[in-house]
Amino acid sequence: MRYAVLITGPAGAGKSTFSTAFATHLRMARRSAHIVNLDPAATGDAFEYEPAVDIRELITLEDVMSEMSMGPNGGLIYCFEYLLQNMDWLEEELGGYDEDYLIIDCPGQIELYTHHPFLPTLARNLQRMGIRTCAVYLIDSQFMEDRYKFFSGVLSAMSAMVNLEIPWINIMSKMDLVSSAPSSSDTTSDEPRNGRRTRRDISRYLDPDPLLLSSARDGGRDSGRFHELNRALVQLIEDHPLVSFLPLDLTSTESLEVVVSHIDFTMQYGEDEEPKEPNDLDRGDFFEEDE
Ligand SMILES: Nc1nc2c(ncn2[C@@H]2O[C@H](COP(=O)(O)OP(=O)(O)OP(=O)(O)O)[C@@H](O)[C@H]2O)c(=O)[nH]1
Ligand SMILES: [Mg+2]
Repeated sequence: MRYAVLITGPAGAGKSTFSTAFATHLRMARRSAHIVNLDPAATGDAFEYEPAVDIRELITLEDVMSEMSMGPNGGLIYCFEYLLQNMDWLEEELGGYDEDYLIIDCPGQIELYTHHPFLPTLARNLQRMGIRTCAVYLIDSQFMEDRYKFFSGVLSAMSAMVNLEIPWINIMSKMDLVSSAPSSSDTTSDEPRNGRRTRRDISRYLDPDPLLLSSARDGGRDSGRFHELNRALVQLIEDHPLVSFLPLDLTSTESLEVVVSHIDFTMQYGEDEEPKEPNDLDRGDFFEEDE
């Protein structure tokens, strides 16, 4: 069985950094992991590991921009459309990896997640190749600083999610940048005190509490039609309680382990391995030499 994890999310969310840490973690656990780079604009030394498969061998943004005289954004869209038309290239490249975990580092163009058929088409193709696939969507913990920014992150995660027919995990990345102060003055206030957030504040974001939005008073912004819009968003998020975030702090092995085990569970990793006969288990290793 082959497994693939699509690492998605907006620009700069930490996708490539997480992909590398994830691959290192799996390798340390003696599991075979390979990075697949699907960012045609990635710079040469973006990866600690040589990606096993690299879209830049098929097409690079630089070439598209110079040969098709396109700007960077149109050029990127052109690259993805080119990839979608050349799925046999990807299939061939992935052909050699059996029994492996493929970590697919996706580019950060938000268009790809909101209204371009890139991700759903890619996911369908991976499944057709018999690869068990799931996706993670990273948003930067700095989004928690401003609830409007945060809810726009929640909505972009939701809009990416509704178009995909594969299991999905949302991750709040860069949690090392958030200081949590488990202070005794844990109140209902949502505002960071002295720039520090309490654990309670953080959990309201990881498991989005739509009341954060409806209770927001932000000068003149929170009036009239804006208020109506907020109410509609609160309703939407309440109706879709699936949008919650798993915190990821790469400075903590334990945090990374929790995230990896969620991904394993979501993909039912290892469930197809030969079930052990009760006999084998009973005999353990002691009798191996007699056989
Ligand atoms: N403090 C902290 N910084 C991080 C973490 N992960 C990534 N960064 C930084 O955030 C920036 C962006 O990280 P990348 O991994 O390149 O993000 P990306 O999502 O791959 O970015 P694009 O591919 O450009 O969309 C870099 O400067 C990283 O060093 C993290 O867990 N903690
Ligand atoms: Mg990247």
